[in-house]
Amino acid sequence: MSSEDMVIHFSSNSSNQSDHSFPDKLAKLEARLTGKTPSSAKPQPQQQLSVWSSASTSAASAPSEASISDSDEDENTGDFLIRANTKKRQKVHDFNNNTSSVVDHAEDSVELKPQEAAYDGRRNEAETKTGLDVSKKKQGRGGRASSTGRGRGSKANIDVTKSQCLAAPVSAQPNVSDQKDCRLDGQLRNGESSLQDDDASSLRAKITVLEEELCKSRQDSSEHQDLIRKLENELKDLKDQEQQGKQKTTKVISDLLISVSKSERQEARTKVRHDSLRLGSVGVLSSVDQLWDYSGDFRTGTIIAETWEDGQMLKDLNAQLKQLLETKEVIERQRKSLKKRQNGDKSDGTDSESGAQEEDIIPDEIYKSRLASIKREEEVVLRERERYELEKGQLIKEMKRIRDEDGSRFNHFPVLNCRYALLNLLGKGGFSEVYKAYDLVNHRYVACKLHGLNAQWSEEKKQSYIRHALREYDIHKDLVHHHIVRLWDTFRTDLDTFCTVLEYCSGKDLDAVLKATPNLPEKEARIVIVQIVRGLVYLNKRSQKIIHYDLKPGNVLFDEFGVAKVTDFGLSKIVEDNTGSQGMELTSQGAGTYWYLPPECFELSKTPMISSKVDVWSVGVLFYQMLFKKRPFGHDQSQERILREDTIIKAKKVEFPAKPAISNEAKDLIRRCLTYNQADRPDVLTLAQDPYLSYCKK
Ligand SMILES: Nc1ncnc2c1ncn2[C@@H]1O[C@H](COP(=O)(O)OP(=O)(O)OP(=O)(O)O)[C@@H](O)[C@H]1O
Repeated sequence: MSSEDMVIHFSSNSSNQSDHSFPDKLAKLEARLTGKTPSSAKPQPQQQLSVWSSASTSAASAPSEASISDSDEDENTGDFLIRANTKKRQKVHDFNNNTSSVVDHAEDSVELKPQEAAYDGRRNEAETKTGLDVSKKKQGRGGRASSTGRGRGSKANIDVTKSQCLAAPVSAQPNVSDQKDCRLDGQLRNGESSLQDDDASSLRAKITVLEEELCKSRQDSSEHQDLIRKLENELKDLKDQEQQGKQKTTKVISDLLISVSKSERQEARTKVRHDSLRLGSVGVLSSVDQLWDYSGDFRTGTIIAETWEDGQMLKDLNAQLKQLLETKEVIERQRKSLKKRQNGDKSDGTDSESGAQEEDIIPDEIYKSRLASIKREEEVVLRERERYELEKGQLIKEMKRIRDEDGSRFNHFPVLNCRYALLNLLGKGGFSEVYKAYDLVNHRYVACKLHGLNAQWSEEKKQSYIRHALREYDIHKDLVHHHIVRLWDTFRTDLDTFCTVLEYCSGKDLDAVLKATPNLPEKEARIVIVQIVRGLVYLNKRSQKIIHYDLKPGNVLFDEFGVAKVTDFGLSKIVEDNTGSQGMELTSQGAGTYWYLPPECFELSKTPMISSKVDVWSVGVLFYQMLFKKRPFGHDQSQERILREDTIIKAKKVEFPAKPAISNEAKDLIRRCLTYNQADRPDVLTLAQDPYLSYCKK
């Protein structure tokens, strides 16, 4: 047995009977050497046993050369021991020389981890001896702590042995004591070696298990990878399908919308043709009107001023009127001659008083009754003529819209910004075209306002327009209120055009309502004003207050439920925080629609100071116009004439027509709004407190 074998043996046998008596053996050896009786036959203290108590039982059960020698030792003499050890003398000698390194190695092995190369040669042998199955290997793993503990215990023992071996003189014929020491040393090494073998096999088992686990994990992982790849592919397919589905849905929706819009276009044109026959048609269109533009310059706008050819309806109505007039004249003539005749008869004195009276009265009553009936018929025809004028106005507007639509470069149903499917033109303003559109992302109708820059404009003018539009967008985009049209989006379509996307208001604007209605009943006008004032209150309660500055019927829209909403913030002013009670300076004097602006906006001697009171004046004009179907100041005047004749500067007092009759509260509200002196006029928040605008029950 080599010294290493001895160490292994020592370690592996540490749990069997002979190992438990190892201190005994030491005692016996000492006794033999000193000639005393050994006292080690007694049971050993528990503490000493505990050092080995965790050793592997499998190793203990393996037969070994050393264990035979040990079991013999109890009964035999020292001669046997000497004999037995003589066989290994040379190795012991070598061992003595190498003790230090071997023990060091053992220390390393136990303290750190087994150096596999050193154990390789013994691995198979140990496996054969121990016959470990997998479960035992697993136990070995579990016994790691005890193994380590054992290693520490071994180290302590080895240290002792090492010092003993080193202290012994090395000679060719070692004495008995030397042999004993070396045998002891060998046993220790044997035990240690056995311990290391045990650790090694346990570690190998552990490695095998880990390798198996690793292999399984790798297999699992590759299965998972496959699954992930499969799922990723499925997800991609689904996404592709979804995308294709979306594209198909979008296409179907677009196609439907386009076909509906096309038939609407066709219907509109048919109706115009049909109405034209009845109402009349437009001849040459040529009208030039001068307006202030946003940069403060005059611009020429094409306002419809057409040569109108009357349709059949007006001709019929006029013929009816003529007929009625002629009939009326005939009857009046008849009546006159009757009177003449009656007066002549009276002067003759031929008729009896009572008979003459009846004969005179009845024909006259017939004529009078006929004349009254003609008057009623006349009134009906005149009302018809009035209706005709309204229809004619609508027809002209529709004709203009169709003409603008036909001339628009956006009339071929383009999808803007990959999202907004343009449908039909709603109308054309001074600088923009407004299309009804469908938002293919949020699936709702919107109004797309396309601001086109005129290619003929100078670069400076283009920049000024863009600045103006961006300013409007900046103001409008943050406004979220029930009575303010929402601005959803803005983008550029090409170099010369950009688009603002607005909440779609399917109802008419107030301008169209007023044109289509003779005048609004006070109740209806009042609720419209209440809504506008609510929108204005919102603008004045924000941290950044806003003056709308362009309130007019065309900028009040109605949604499908008839809710009134204020729009167009193109001329709006942001009231700076440091603005005093005097108001802010009006820097864009001249802009706006003059019928609706207060006197301070026309101040020429100094820079006008304005506030939310501008909008209060406009509210007064709007209310008046809704009730009386005309504006209070300069109704029949053009913008230019209002300016030239100082119409608004002279608008000191508002007059009310006798008809239709309206309440005094309504008149008072209008008077307050149209207070000439700005300082005396209520601001928006004060106006909102007016009892007339409140629906609270008292
Ligand atoms: N959000 C909207 N929803 C429905 N229709 C709208 C919307 N905005 C504008 N319109 C309609 O589009 C038409 C043109 O509007 P726009 O504001 O450009 O005209 P305008 O106010 O007459 O012109 P300008 O901007 O030069 O004052 C009008 O008939 C208006 O009623």
